[in-house]
This record gives sequence, C-alpha cells and structure tokens, in this order.
Amino acid sequence: MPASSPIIVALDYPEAAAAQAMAQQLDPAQVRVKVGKELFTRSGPAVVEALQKLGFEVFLDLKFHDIPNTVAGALRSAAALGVWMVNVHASGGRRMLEASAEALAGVSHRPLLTAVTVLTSMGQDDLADIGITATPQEQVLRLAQLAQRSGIDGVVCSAQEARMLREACGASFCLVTPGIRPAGADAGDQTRIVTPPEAQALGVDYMVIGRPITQAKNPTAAVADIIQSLTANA
Ligand SMILES: O=c1ccn([C@@H]2O[C@H](COP(=O)(O)O)[C@@H](O)[C@H]2O)c(=O)[nH]1
Repeated sequence: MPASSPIIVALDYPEAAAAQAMAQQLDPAQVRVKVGKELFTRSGPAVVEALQKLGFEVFLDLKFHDIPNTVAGALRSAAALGVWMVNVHASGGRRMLEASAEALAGVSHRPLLTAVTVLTSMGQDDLADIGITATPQEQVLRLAQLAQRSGIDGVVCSAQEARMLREACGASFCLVTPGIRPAGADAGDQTRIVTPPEAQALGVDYMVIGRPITQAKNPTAAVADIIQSLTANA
C-alpha cells in the first residue's frame, strides 16, 4: 500500500546498518525513503532490497548525468531493483532525457522518472558561478519544460517553484521537493527552503526531508509533528 503522506525520508548514512536502524523507526504506511549517493555507493543494491523488505517504497536518488547511452543503461539497472522512483539531471540535455524516457518505456514495474532542475542548495550566485545568468526560477522553468517535452514524469525542484510549475506543466507533472525545513530548523547547506505546510499549500507532490528527521532526537516524533502540521493546514 502506498505511503499516506507526501514525505520521503532521505537516508543519508555511510552504512546500511544505520540506514536500516532509522528505517525501523519509520512507518512504511506513512512515509517513503530515499537512498542517495552516500548510502548506495557504500552499500549498493543490498540496502535497497533490505528497505523494500521492511515495506518501504524506495526513491533511488542517484541523479544520473552522463551521455545518453550510459544514462539509459544506468536507468535500466536501477529499474531492475524494483525501486519506486529514479532520477537524472535535466541539464544532461534533451537527447539524454529522451533516452532516459525510452529506456524505461518497456520495463515491467516502471519506476517514476524525475529530472533534477536546479539543486535546492543553489541560489543566484551559484548559478552565476557556472555561467548561468538566469534566475533560479527561470532556469527551473526552462529545465522542467524541457524534461516534460522529453517524456519525463516530473522534476526535482524547490517548493518555491511549485506554483509556477503547476501552472506551466499541469496537474499530473510530478513535483518532488527537497529543501524542506520545518519552521526554525537549521537550513544547513540548503538555500531555497520552504516549510512543510507551505510546500503543501504550493501544491507539491512529495517532500524530501533528511536531517530534520534523521538528526532529530526523536525521529518518529519529528515525522509525527510534520504530518500533524500538514493535516492541520489541509
Ligand atoms: O535539489 C536537490 C536534490 C536532491 N536533494 C537531496 O535531498 C536530500 C535533502 O536532505 P536534507 O537533509 O533535508 O537537506 C539530500 O539527500 C539531498 O541529496 C537536495 O537536497 N536538493
């Protein structure tokens, strides 16, 4: 049964044991989990399988970014793990995005395929450093529309861009939003942050939340508080 909340908990740990210990404090009926580069590079497909055995739908957040043929192959390998969502970098360009969509077209249990637009850690100055003069909003819109035209199911963006993308890309385009911070929480390295109730009001589909849950004294209570804040504002 799919999780009842939009929360995806980012299990950013160096070892499978720590990730599994955190997952055991979570409820797969309420939340999904995300395996990213730190955990997957160390622990590989085995940790994905272990989390699935605990009942979780897994977002494999490896943000593939390479030539079209390589990304297509990586996506087929990811799909074979039975994950719920996979992603690529939209800045890989149209041909890479089209190859990504084609790679998953025929697979059984096709995962959702999303494309990262502008990392939520980045602001205007970070874009300028890499030669992009557009604002984060403009760049997110450009990449989201490119991804949609290329057959991608949705994008990873900040909830700050959610309302604009809903209008531009429609109701069925999936909006996955990291950079979520409950009021008063430490932003850390994130720049384009939004609180859970605000993100909900802005129309996101999923909220990726890591440290505010995994580094909380009581992660179970942290999840319950966030779900409560969403229910109160629904
Ligand atoms: O633009 C992006 C894309 C991915 N992420 C990932 O989300 C989590 C956020 O963790 P927090 O601890 O809540 O900051 C992390 O795994 C990132 O790799 C992102 O933050 N921004």
